Amino acid sequence: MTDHETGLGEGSDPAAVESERAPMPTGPERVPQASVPLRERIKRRGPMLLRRGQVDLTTTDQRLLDSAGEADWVHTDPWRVMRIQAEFVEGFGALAELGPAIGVFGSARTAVDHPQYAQAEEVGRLLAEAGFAVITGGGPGAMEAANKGASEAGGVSVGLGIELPFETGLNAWVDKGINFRYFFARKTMFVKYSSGFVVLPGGVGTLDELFEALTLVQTQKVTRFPVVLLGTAYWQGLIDWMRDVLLADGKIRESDLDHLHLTDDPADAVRHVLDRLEADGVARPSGSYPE
Ligand SMILES: C/C(=C\CNc1ncnc2c1ncn2[C@@H]1O[C@H](COP(=O)(O)O)[C@@H](O)[C@H]1O)CO
Repeated sequence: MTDHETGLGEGSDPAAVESERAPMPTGPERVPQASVPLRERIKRRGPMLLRRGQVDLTTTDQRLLDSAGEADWVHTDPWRVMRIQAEFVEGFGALAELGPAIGVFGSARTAVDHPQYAQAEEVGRLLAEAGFAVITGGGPGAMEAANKGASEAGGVSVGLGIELPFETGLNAWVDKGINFRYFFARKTMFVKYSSGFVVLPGGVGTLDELFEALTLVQTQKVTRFPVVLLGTAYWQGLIDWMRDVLLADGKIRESDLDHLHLTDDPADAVRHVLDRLEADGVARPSGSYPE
C-alpha cells in the first residue's frame, strides 16, 4: 500500500527524515532520503513514529505540485463535494457582514420598458432607503431593475448569479456579486441572508424561489419571514387556486396563506416587510419608512 492510500504521507517532511544515529545534516551535504538505506529510515511526525517502509520520501507540497498523473478525478462526486463546500465558504464569507437584507425576485424576461421593471426598480430603491441590502439573482429583467434601484439609491446591491448553459452574466447594477455553480448553494444564500422576500411577476424560476420560501416557513425552518407578492393581477389567480383547491382539499392550512401579502404598491410592500419584522421583534434598519 502506498503512502497516499494509507494517508500517512500527508504532512510529512523529508527534511525530518533522519537516521536514528546521525543528526539531520543541514547544508549542501544533506543526503537525499531515498539514498538512506530502507532499514535506517525513521521519521517523527507529532506523536507518530514512522520507520522503514512507512517513511515517505516526498513532501505534501511536492505531491501537490507534481502535475503528472490522471486528472479524471476532477469529474467525480468527491471532488464536486469540495467545490460545493467552496461555494458555501465563498458565499458565507462574502455575505456574513451584509447586514439586514431583502431578496427581490422576478422574471429574467421583464423588459426594460415594462411597468414591472419600473416597479422592481422602485422596490429596490425603497428597500435601500429603508436600510436594507437588496439581494437578487443577479440576472436581467426584474433582477436588474431591483439592483438598479438599490444601487442608484446608494444601497447595497447584491447579485447571486447562477452558471447557466447560456452566458448571461451579472447585470451591470450588481455592486456585490457572486456567481454560483450550484442552485442549492445559491438558494441557501438567498434564505440565510434575507429577512424576507418581495416577489414580482415571474416564471418557473420565480415560482421556485417563492415556494421554497413558503415551504421553509411552513416547516418552520425559517421564522419571521415576510413574503410579499407584488402585482395583484398577476398573483391573484395563484392565491385563489391555493385557497380554492389546496386549502379546500386540506393540503395547506389557512396560516400558510397568511404569510403572503398581496399588493400593487412598492411602498406598501416595503412597509409590510418593515412592519412584519418589527412585529416579530426584529430591529428595524436605520433607514426611512416609506410614505
Ligand atoms: C432567461 C434569461 C436569463 C436567465 N438568467 C438568470 N440569471 C440569474 N438568475 C436567474 C436567471 N434566470 C432565472 N433566474 C432565477 O430565477 C428567477 C427568475 O426566473 P423566471 O423563470 O424568469 O421567473 C430569478 O429570481 C433568479 O433568481 C434570458 O433572459
